[in-house]
Amino acid sequence: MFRALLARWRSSLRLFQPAKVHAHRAKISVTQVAHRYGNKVVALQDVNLNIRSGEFVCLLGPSGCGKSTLLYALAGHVVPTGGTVSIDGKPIHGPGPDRLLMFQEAALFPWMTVLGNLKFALAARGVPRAEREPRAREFIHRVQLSGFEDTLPHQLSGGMKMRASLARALAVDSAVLLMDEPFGSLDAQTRVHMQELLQNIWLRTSKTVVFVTHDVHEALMLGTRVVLMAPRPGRIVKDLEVHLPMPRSLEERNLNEMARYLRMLMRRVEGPEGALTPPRPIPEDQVGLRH
Ligand SMILES: Nc1ncnc2c1ncn2[C@@H]1O[C@H](COP(=O)(O)OP(=O)(O)OP(=O)(O)O)[C@@H](O)[C@H]1O
Repeated sequence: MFRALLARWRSSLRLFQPAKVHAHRAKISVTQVAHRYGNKVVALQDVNLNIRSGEFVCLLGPSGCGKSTLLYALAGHVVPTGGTVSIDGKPIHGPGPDRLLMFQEAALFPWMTVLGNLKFALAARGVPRAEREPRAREFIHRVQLSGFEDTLPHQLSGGMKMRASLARALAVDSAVLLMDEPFGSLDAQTRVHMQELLQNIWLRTSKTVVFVTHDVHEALMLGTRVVLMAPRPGRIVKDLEVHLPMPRSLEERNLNEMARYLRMLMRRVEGPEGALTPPRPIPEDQVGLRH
């Protein structure tokens, strides 16, 4: 019984591979990044991460492990107190049009219609006037909001607002999309629908996406890579490529086995022992298989 269980664990882990991305080919390169807030909290320590163009990387981890701080450092909204973040080999010193940050709140202008919100974002990005409306309408269509172009945000449901926000993020066409738990406030059904929508669009556009979540299933449904972080200090403890075909299903056995593995790692890093150990990666063969 134990042997059979062990064999199943091992075969499911084969679908997980430690990520190997060379810095010189990376779209995003994070080198020795550290961040200490004014209150002395060490939000990030010794963070190294290279992300290839077109990858969908999920930053996963318990509350307070520095996921958002790392995402904001990629966006240029947080200037790390140590280390470097580079895009296409060039160190960044602030926000730029090559990156777009999307939050949990839809953050639409309440006095503008859905179409107006998109056109405004396109204007702010310097898109010529004649191109704004057709492009805005195309992306409203892609997120299945056709018919709601002239609707004000307060007349939309939470899921619809988030779809409008996603349409706006995609329409401005930044090479890198940075998403901070964008579906965290949605009900379970709407959340799954949004995940499918995002994945469909990502499969067509091959944007580089960095997506923060503390939901293991969400990370596995979406990510080509899952980067697990631990708190106190915030650091990366695992970096795994997920070799499962897309679209994925929550019913898939392999996905559920991986979810169990990741949940077990999460429990370890959340626990007092994991939280107190110095930053070091957890060796693949010492994690998961003993339980
Ligand atoms: N502006 C700030 N000033 C001081 N400390 C901060 C600030 N923002 C975050 N922190 C602290 O830095 C650490 C990392 O926070 P961060 O928000 O990056 O984690 P997180 O993994 O995104 O958490 P969550 O999942 O709860 O959003 C936490 O201990 C948090 O309290």
